[in-house]
Amino acid sequence: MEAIDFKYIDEGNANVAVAYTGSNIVYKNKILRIPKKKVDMRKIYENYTYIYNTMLPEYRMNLELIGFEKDFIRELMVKIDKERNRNDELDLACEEGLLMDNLVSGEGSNVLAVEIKPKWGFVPPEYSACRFCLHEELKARKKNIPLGKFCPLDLYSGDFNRILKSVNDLRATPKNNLKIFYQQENITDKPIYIGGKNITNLIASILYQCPVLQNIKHFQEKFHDNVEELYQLKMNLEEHLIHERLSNFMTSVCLKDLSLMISFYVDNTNLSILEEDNHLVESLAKVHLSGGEGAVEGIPFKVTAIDLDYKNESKIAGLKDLEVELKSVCSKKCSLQRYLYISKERNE
Ligand SMILES: O=P(O)(O)O[C@@H]1[C@@H](OP(=O)(O)O)[C@H](OP(=O)(O)O)[C@H](O)[C@H](OP(=O)(O)O)[C@H]1OP(=O)(O)O
Ligand SMILES: Nc1ncnc2c1ncn2[C@@H]1O[C@H](COP(=O)(O)OP(=O)(O)OP(=O)(O)O)[C@@H](O)[C@H]1O
Repeated sequence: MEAIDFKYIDEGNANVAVAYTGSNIVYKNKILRIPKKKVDMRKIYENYTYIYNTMLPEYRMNLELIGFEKDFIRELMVKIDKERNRNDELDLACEEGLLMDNLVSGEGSNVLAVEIKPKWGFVPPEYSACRFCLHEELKARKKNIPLGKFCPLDLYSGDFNRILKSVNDLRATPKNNLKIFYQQENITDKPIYIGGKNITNLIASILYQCPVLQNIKHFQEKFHDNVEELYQLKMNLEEHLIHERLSNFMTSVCLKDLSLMISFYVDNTNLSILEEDNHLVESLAKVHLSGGEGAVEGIPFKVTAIDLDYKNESKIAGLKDLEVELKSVCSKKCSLQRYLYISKERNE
């Protein structure tokens, strides 16, 4: 495995993803996901398999732990340096990463991949508004940045028009909740039509008809816990007494931060990436579904859950502090029109 055979795809706070472009059949159509800091890779691998096996079996990808030869990371850093737009360095001592299916590329067809980070699908009793929107409001106030339009409660609502609205909102203000790739290049800000239909319509139609978001929401809620209470118990009790509660809560934290990749297998005759939007009127598209795979208006697609990293229990103190801050956002007069949904959601 040579660093020269890898192409930079993207990265988050914790990991960099690079795609294999060489000719070794073992790595063909694979992505290497490399942690930036020292982590327990086996625990991360086990968390992916635990979630795939027990919660999201239909949205899994192939995955294996892989060891790096000495100097591989150093050579890779040089190779991808110009394409990265972050200043943090990779961990040169990193010995292991995850080798996974490349969801933004395919064999025999072109891949258009839509990545959505859906966040929290429900409002827990400790909050009086959408937790994501409160956090948006807090970030906007602290950093003096504009609010995004996206509200996850629309995305998870199960109502086609609200799902479509949320996907359009994501298109308008994608932030880190939406990315679109075509042939491994990021094209998030381009108008995109497949088979004459706006990509937002196809995404909304899939998410309306595929139960993936309802599955995620179900387990987020099932394993959710009151973080302030959990923090107090953690401080005052022996940890083994609340081991199961803590571990369930960390699973919920992971499910509130995962992403979905919808990979469309398109050909040049049914794809147009435009320079300007032509505002077609949209309606529900025809979806045939079998597990996490299917076809929308005849175009094959696959839905995969990614970013299922194990979340460390040491996060609890920070999450408790954040919750206290978010509750203070709740109590102040807030500009969010999506507050209006809360009472409706609660009464449903
Ligand atoms: O707490 P949140 O909801 O802000 O989520 C964090 C994410 O921020 P977001 O609000 O999605 O921009 C945050 O995303 P970004 O790095 O901002 O893209 C991380 O995913 C973070 O996880 P970790 O600390 O790297 O394990 C996420 O932290 P945890 O999910 O581990 O709490
Ligand atoms: N299997 C895959 N196929 C194609 N691209 C991928 C794959 N896995 C990850 N990526 C790309 O790499 C990016 C970074 O990966 P990931 O989201 O897992 O990193 P992260 O650092 O954990 O993110 P965050 O900061 O949200 O926690 C993803 O946003 C996605 O664009």
